[in-house]
Amino acid sequence: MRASLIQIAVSDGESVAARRARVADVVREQSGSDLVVLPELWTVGAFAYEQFETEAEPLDGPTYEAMSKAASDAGVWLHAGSVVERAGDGSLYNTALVLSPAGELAATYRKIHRFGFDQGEAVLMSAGESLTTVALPEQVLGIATCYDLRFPELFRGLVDAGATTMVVAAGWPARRRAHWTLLNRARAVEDQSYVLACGLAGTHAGVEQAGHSLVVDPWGEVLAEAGTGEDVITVELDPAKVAETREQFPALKDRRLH
Ligand SMILES: O=C(O)CCC(=O)C(=O)O
Repeated sequence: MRASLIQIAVSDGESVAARRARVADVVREQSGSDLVVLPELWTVGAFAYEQFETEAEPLDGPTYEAMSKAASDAGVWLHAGSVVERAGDGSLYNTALVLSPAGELAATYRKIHRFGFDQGEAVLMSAGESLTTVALPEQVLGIATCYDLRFPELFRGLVDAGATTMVVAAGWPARRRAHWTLLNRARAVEDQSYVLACGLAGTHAGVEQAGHSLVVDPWGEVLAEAGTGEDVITVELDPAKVAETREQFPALKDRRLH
């Protein structure tokens, strides 16, 4: 099972339409993979708050259209990162889209933990309320977005829902890069799951992004890690390794507080 993470550099100078077309081409180049993952809000930029209103789109909007075509052209499962979703009642959500190799919308996930305390996303977006898992042929994806990474109970909920591979799409700032790496490894170890963590690169809206997307195995080993610029990392996952790890070191069975 081959997975590719596309770490996208977002700059203020590139239009959303140009970036969408460029990223669609990079997705098409990953036709040898089974699963491709993109970062959080790579269209508009995770910190480009002033553009959230103008770039908001419905679930079947331009990003879905471009990514649906790219997924079916490449014949891959595509976690297309997240978009600023405009819901039917006009409210905004930070919503991740997962597309099947036929280009169909297989799942959506509205980010539950909004970042910014009393500013930015935390006031501009509404909060999602439900967990999302996606059953692929050999594994179950558990979906999380950026700041969710700081809330281990969300990941435990995904484990309880059957997840074996956590996918974290992010736009994580460079100044907290140490937390990014540490928390992704912690989630892999404590949930005995693969973690595919795909972030943004570059600087937009004055916020330098951490890059360093990574893939962690269920024992906590980092299998691949990107640098700070735009990058693609590709790894072979062994879905059987999750069950093996959970059997050989059955800590999840010792949970008391749930
Ligand atoms: O928790 C953090 O340090 C970063 C979170 C974040 O940037 C986000 O959720 O957009």
